[in-house]
Amino acid sequence: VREMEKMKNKREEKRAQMNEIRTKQAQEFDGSCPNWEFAQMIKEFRATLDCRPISIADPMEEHRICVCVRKRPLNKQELLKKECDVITVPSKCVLLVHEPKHKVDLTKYLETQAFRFDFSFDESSSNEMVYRFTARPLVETIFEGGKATCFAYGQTGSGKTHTMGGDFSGRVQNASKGIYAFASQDVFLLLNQPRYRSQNLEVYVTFFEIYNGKVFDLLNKKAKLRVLEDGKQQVQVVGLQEKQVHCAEDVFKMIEIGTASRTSGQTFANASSSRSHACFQIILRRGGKLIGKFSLVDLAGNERGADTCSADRQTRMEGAEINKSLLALKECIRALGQNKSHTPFRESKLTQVLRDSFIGTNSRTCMIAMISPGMSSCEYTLNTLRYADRVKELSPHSGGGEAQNQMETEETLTDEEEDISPHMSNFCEALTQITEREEKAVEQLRELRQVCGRGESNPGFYKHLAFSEPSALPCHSSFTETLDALRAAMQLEEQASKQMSQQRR
Ligand SMILES: Nc1ncnc2c1ncn2[C@@H]1O[C@H](COP(=O)(O)OP(=O)(O)OP(=O)(O)O)[C@@H](O)[C@H]1O
Repeated sequence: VREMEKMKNKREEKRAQMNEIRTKQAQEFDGSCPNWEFAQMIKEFRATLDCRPISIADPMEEHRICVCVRKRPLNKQELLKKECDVITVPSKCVLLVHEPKHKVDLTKYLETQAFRFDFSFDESSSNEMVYRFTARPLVETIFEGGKATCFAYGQTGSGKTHTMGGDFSGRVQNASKGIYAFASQDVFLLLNQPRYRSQNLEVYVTFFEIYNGKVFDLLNKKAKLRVLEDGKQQVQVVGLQEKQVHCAEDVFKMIEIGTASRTSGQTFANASSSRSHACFQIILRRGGKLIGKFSLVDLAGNERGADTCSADRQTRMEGAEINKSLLALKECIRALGQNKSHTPFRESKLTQVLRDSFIGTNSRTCMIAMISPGMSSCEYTLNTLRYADRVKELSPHSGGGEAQNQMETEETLTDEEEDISPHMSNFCEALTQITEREEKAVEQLRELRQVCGRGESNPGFYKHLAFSEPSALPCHSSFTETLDALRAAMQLEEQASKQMSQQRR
């Protein structure tokens, strides 16, 4: 008993010591910050890094598909709440997320995940800097008869509109400080260069919004437009007004008109803008004939796609539509990156309207993934980064334009190829296919669940359905199609594991 008491006393002494150390640390740090322990861990981690953020002197690299990430600074509310900044940008291509975690005994620890993109911008990067490395290299494409597209992707409030359209003070927008405006300025600069001056090019702009699968003209009092596809698979937005512009100032006016139309009738600044995709296009024509088109898209908040469980039917439908369009967008960019002959553009209105951006050898795309730095946004931030990572995964030369980088990539590839036997590479390919098919099938089923008003939320339920008697399944043609896809995915999975066990033997 005495021994036990001794041990108990010792333990209590140790606990008191620990508490004392913690209080001291809290006083040294900012104890009023609710997550000061995590904040301190992140601070200590950062102290070990030699951070070299992107600078204006860094070389610009040519990518057919460029995927970048931008971290915004903590905003006023986050600062008031003493939110902890969980994002570190140590170099021009790398971004770290310090995810707060708890062990079983409730000890706090950080799980730091690293992501690599073509460029990563920290909170000190201006819109000009982001533009210089992302959309600017694409401007010349439209003078060479190509299509360029730049997407701003991310959670609501992560800075998409700020980056694309310029900053707002209240409802007034400074349209000259966003990517729409910078790109237009460069179009006029190039237009006046001797090389293009004699080509009699005319510049037009359009500005429209896609909300819940419907298209509205922001330069024509939000008129509802129809999207039609002709026999040659050419997609037309019927009635979309193209306004001719003669200088950058004309464009700024159009941006302001369009943005005012987009935000009119809203109670909050982000009320419906976060649920719709806005597309601003700069079009070059000669004698009416289309020469090139630059589409700049401010996408709907990606977390809105998760609104599929909301009690409100309208919100659920909006969520499903956003989900579908972002999924289709990813697939279309991947198809462009892989030079696939088939582009799944019909899957959503967004990809349908932007169809010509995903085809042809002279199409270039850039995606800027925007992230909020606060700890409370960590999960959404990771979702955004994973999406961007998937888009980048298949861009053939992502992450390296410099000769040395290319050499490094080639070396690693050869090493990897030597390591992977043909069986193994087949297996890896099959696994990627399975993941893709499963992802798509589960998405489609989630939508169908809403339509049918039944179902459970876990994918196991769908697998169970896949093996049910056909008569037990709902009589919905796309439902059965989806299940067929799921069955095919599972057969592939089976084949792949058989191959794997043969390989092991
Ligand atoms: N890089 C930045 N520097 C300073 N402030 C920023 C930055 N990015 C965003 N902000 C500010 O954060 C707020 C939210 O940004 P913004 O409206 O652009 O988000 P969003 O992603 O477009 O949201 P939504 O999807 O709802 O339209 C704005 O007040 C904006 O001024």
